[in-house]
Amino acid sequence: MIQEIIKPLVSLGNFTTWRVGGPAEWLAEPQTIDEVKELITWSKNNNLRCQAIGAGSNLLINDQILKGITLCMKKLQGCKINNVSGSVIALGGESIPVLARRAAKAGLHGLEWSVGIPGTVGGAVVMNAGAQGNCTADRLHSVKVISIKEGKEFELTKKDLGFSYRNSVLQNEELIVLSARFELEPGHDQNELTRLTNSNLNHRLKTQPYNQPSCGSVFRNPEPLKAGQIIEGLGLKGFRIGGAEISKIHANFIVNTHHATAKDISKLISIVQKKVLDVHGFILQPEVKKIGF
Ligand SMILES: Cc1cc2nc3c(=O)[nH]c(=O)nc-3n(C[C@H](O)[C@H](O)[C@H](O)COP(=O)(O)OP(=O)(O)OC[C@H]3O[C@@H](n4cnc5c(N)ncnc54)[C@H](O)[C@@H]3O)c2cc1C
Ligand SMILES: NC(=O)C1=CN([C@@H]2O[C@H](COP(=O)(O)OP(=O)(O)OC[C@H]3O[C@@H](n4cnc5c(N)ncnc54)[C@H](OP(=O)(O)O)[C@@H]3O)[C@@H](O)[C@H]2O)C=CC1
Ligand SMILES: C=C(O[C@H]1[C@H](O)[C@@H](CO)O[C@H](OP(=O)(O)OP(=O)(O)OC[C@H]2O[C@@H](n3ccc(=O)[nH]c3=O)[C@H](O)[C@@H]2O)[C@@H]1NC(C)=O)C(=O)O
Repeated sequence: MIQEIIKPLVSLGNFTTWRVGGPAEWLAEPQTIDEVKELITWSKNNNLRCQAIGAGSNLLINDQILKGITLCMKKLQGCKINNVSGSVIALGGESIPVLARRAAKAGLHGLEWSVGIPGTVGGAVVMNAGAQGNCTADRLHSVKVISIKEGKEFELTKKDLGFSYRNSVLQNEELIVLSARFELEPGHDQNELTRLTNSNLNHRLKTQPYNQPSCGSVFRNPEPLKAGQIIEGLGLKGFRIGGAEISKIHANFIVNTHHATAKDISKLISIVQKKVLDVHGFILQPEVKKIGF
């Protein structure tokens, strides 16, 4: 019975890395593709909005009740790795760092950059997550998705996904990523790949506030400029609203120092945007996705 995994009024603060968010009217954590399908049918039958989240590592969820049913995809886990061809098929909720480490152990090169990104495969595809000059699209072959409106499953290839910097067409579609296929490079030395993943992570630990709740970079970089550099230049490091603070380590991170609310974070985002507009004449575009506003 699908009803058994549908829970009322679950705090979404426990489902985001910012530790912020009000209760979901309904929340479910599907573990299989069949459960995802049944949940979509349930939401349609009950005339409820249905939306998917991954590990909540790029989300600002409002403090009020989030209407409808939220599907947290983190438990839809599993992957098949072909050491010889380099083909990797992972379910949408598989953790990106876990997948990257598994691929490295199988001697497959191509995901070492992603080990510090605390998201899921689905979230990485939707966001086209990236680091150190790489991005998810680079090694992606195709995804299997299901439409929330019709409950229909189909495949989209990389060229259908309209990838650009931290962007894909999936950000504007009512589709859930069920799985993704990556084509990695086989035959690499696994010790060297593991050394690279660890060195990438160590670099992050030095440059980003990893031990405080955050959503990573709040704003996209207005290339060729860097949002962190601009915000630091305005003297905003350490500036706070309520429990939300512009990180003293990296100015493009907002950290939750003490019971921050979505309202605190939203206000801080607006203040930064206004100061940047006043001084530099352009609006910094948020990377973080807002839900329930
Ligand atoms: C400490 C830290 C470091 C970070 N470093 C980086 C970095 O270096 N590079 C980078 O790009 N990002 C980084 N991020 C941001 C974040 O981890 C990425 O954007 C990540 O890809 C989000 O994945 P997620 O599963 O958490 O998605 P969520 O934040 O849960 O969701 C993001 C968007 O994807 C949608 N979504 C999620 N899963 C699915 C699915 N299965 N089907 C359909 N839609 C879905 C959601 O609705 C939402 O619109 C960092 C975050 C933190 C906290
Ligand atoms: N600032 C923030 O808001 C947040 C930051 N983070 C950071 O993001 C990064 C990714 O987090 P997360 O998604 O939890 O994934 P992690 O990379 O921490 O863990 C994923 C998997 O990798 C294994 N692992 C971790 N480090 C090593 C290592 N040195 N050698 C071998 N295996 C290892 C873990 O094993 P095991 O379980 O045995 O440790 C786990 O199975 C982490 O650095 C984490 O600290 C995460 C969440 C929020
Ligand atoms: C964390 C994220 O991704 C990160 C990704 O991890 C890193 C590493 O590749 O590169 C991007 O950050 P970034 O451009 O801020 O990279 P960094 O190398 O930290 O900084 C760029 C430049 O800005 C300067 N900088 C940074 C922070 C700061 O407070 N002050 C400052 O002057 C740095 O000295 C450096 O010269 C991604 N951010 C964006 C918006 O593209 C994310 O998207 O959530």
